[in-house]
This record gives sequence, C-alpha cells and structure tokens, in this order.
Amino acid sequence: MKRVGYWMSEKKRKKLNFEEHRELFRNAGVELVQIDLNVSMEDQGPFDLLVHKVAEILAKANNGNESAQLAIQNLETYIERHPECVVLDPLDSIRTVLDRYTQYQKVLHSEVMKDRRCMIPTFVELNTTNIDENKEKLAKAGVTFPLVCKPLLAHGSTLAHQMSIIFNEESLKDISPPCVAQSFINHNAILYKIMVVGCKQFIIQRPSLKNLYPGAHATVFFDTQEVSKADSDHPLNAVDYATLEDQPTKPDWAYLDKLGQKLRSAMQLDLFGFDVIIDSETNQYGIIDINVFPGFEAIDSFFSILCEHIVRVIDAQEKGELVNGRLMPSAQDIGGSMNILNQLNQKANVSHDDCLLNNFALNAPKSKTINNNQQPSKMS
Ligand SMILES: Nc1ncnc2c1ncn2[C@@H]1O[C@H](COP(=O)(O)OP(=O)(O)OP(=O)(O)O)[C@@H](O)[C@H]1O
Ligand SMILES: O=P(O)(O)O[C@H]1[C@H](OP(=O)(O)O)[C@@H](OP(=O)(O)O)[C@@H](O)[C@@H](O)[C@@H]1OP(=O)(O)O
Ligand SMILES: [Mg+2]
Ligand SMILES: [Mg+2]
Repeated sequence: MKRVGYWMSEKKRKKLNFEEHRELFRNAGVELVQIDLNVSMEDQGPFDLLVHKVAEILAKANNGNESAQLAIQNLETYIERHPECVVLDPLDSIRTVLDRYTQYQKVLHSEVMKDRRCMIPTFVELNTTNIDENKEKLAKAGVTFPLVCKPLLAHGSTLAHQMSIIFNEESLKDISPPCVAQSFINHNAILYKIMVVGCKQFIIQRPSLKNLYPGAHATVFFDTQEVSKADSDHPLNAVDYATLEDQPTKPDWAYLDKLGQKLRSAMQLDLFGFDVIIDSETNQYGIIDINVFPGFEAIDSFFSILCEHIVRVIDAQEKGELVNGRLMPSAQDIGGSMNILNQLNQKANVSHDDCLLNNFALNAPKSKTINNNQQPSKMS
C-alpha cells in the first residue's frame, strides 16, 4: 500500500467530497491520509506523495501570520528531508502563481510564448495610489483603457477576487495597490477554463465579461467569483449572442490541449487550471489567469483521474522515470484525453459540435477518441 498525504481547507474538502473517495484510492493500492499541518509531518509519515492546496496558508504566512508560518515550515522541512516524496505541487511553483505579477512574468518568459498564437494581455505592477506615477507606468508598459485592476494576491482570500474595470485616465484614482493593471481584451464574453490533471486536460466553457470600450464610464467594481461561474448572470456579462455582430471564435481544441501541456511544464504544476480568452480582433489566445487546484469538481470523474495520475507518478518515481519531478505524457495522453464540458450560460446559442469534429476528433488517432463522460451537447 502506498501512503499519500493530503491537505486542503475544510471547505475545499467538503466541496470535493474528498473523504468519500478513500475506497477508490484503496482499490488502487493507495492509502489516503489527511495531514494535520500543526503536528510534526515526520510523525505522520512516511509519505510516497503529498497532494495539497496550501495557497491560503502560504498567503497568510507571507502576511506574517505565525501559525501559518509554522505550518508551512513543517511541510517544507518534511519535503526537504524526503526528496523521494513527490509533491503535487512544489511550493515554489505555488508561490509563483500566488502573485499575479510573478505568475504572468513566468509565463511570459517561458516556451509557451514562443508561439505567436497566444499572449498575455499587456500588464504592469502598480504599488502606489500616486496618479501621475501610475499614469506614467501604464503608458510606459503600453496598458490601454479599459483596464482590469487585479489584486496582486491571486489566491487564498476573498480579497484576491475583488477587481475593477477602469475606463479612463480620470478614474485612475480608483487603482487599489498592490495590483496588476492589465489591458482589457474584448473576447465576446466567452472564457475557456482549461483544467489540468497531470497529463490530462479538460476544457470548460464559461460566461465572461462582455466587450467594453474606453470612455467616460465610471469604474466598475466586481467580484470575479460572480462573473465566470457556470451559472453567472452578472450585468457585466449581459450579451445578446443572437445579435452579436462578431460571433465567438471557435477555439482550436487541439491547440488548447498543447497549450495546457506547455504551461504544465513551464509552471512546474500538475494540478492547476488556467483561463483563456480569444481576442475578438486578433484571434490570439490570451492567458489571463492561472489557478492552483481549482474547482476540479466540475470534472465528473476527477477522482479516478487524480488517482490514476498519482499511481503513475509514484510508479515513475520508483523507476526513476520522472523528468524534473514530472511524469512525461505517454502516447495515450497526447491530444485525445480531453473532455469538453459545455457550461456556458444558457443565453449563448453557440454550438461547438462542429469544431469538435473539425479540429479535434478527426485529427485524433483512432484509439484516442474523446473520452467524454458528458458528450458535448448543443447549448440552448
Ligand atoms: N485582460 C482581460 N481582458 C478581458 N477580460 C478579463 C481580463 N482579465 C480578466 N477578465 C475577466 O475577468 C474575470 C476575472 O479575471 P481573473 O480570471 O483574472 O480573476 P480570478 O479572481 O483570478 O478568477 P478565478 O476565479 O478564475 O480565479 C475573467 O473571468 C474574465 O471574465
Ligand atoms: O470554489 P470554486 O469551485 O469556484 O473554485 C475556485 C477556487 O476556490 P476553492 O479553492 O475554494 O475551491 C479559487 O481558489 P482561491 O483563489 O479562493 O484559493 C480559485 O482557484 C478559483 O479559480 C476557483 O474557481 P474556478 O477557476 O474553478 O472557477
Ligand atoms: Mg479566472
Ligand atoms: Mg484566479
């Protein structure tokens, strides 16, 4: 029996029904052990692998919270002393993603960006409320109006998801540092969430902010948890798809699949999600957000996939086959392992069945048909 330690907040555990899946893991030869970060990890081990979402504790530790610092120290000491124990995911990778600026910088300087089809909307870090200073920084970086003002902290607090859209220079008084200011890219109100579980990926289509233009409009403040959930019906999303001049661009699923795997190795993450919007003018794929251990419960068979991944990783570790601590995709993983889950707001009368056929299924080798539990269906 392999021992896998896990830690995530109670809220997250409950949402995922983590405990209910012990049996599934046991049947695969894995004992799941819930970790108490306030008790010596050494006393709770040994562990073959650790799986966690400690973003919230890391954020608190960075903020000077002592008990959070001790918890992280406990975890890090164990990891340092046990290089044979695989960690999903490494704390340094999580730290990079925790800060939106370092997150974007890392992607920007990675292999992912060698490809002109994708981009990160222009951004700059702002640390002051001084309007002139901010004006200068925005101009120098080339950030355009409207812009999205995003808290620097990306995870682990409700504050991380409070944003604003600023439409003009006069409204720069609304900048709330520390933040990143990022050019708003029109994308016809559709967002793709790509969820990555090791070598497998799932694409979820979600509602998003409608097209916006610079002008005399007052700043709009919003909570991101209210705009891009499956059932979001925020005024900022209000788009009449039937009359939209510019119909949403159909994504190239195979390209998104490749992007996910490239990002996985660039960010050194196995359990993450990222948000992509398609620029309605240039058709470029804009990466706007990376999330560690996101809402995987959206994937029906998440636990079977996680379990399979964990078993493969432990096996590869024992055989010395991990590359930079990561499992390399096998032939079955490449391309064919996606689920396309249509979760777009019902208002969107857009069918993606045809592009599934054109872009994905026809190109996929026969043995790798789309492994859909939920067949993509027409949205009504
Ligand atoms: N540069 C951009 N251009 C256009 N729309 C954007 C841009 N950045 C963000 N958005 C919109 O704002 C929403 C929230 O942004 P973002 O994903 O960065 O926030 P978040 O709080 O990290 O979200 P999540 O809940 O996915 O972690 C997106 O879902 C999208 O609708
Ligand atoms: O709760 P949800 O299912 O919405 O999951 C969200 C998750 O919250 P959780 O960790 O409490 O589950 C968030 O984590 P924190 O930033 O708050 O750490 C963040 O990762 C969001 O991007 C996820 O939204 P998604 O990207 O999946 O839509
Ligand atoms: Mg997001
Ligand atoms: Mg996010």
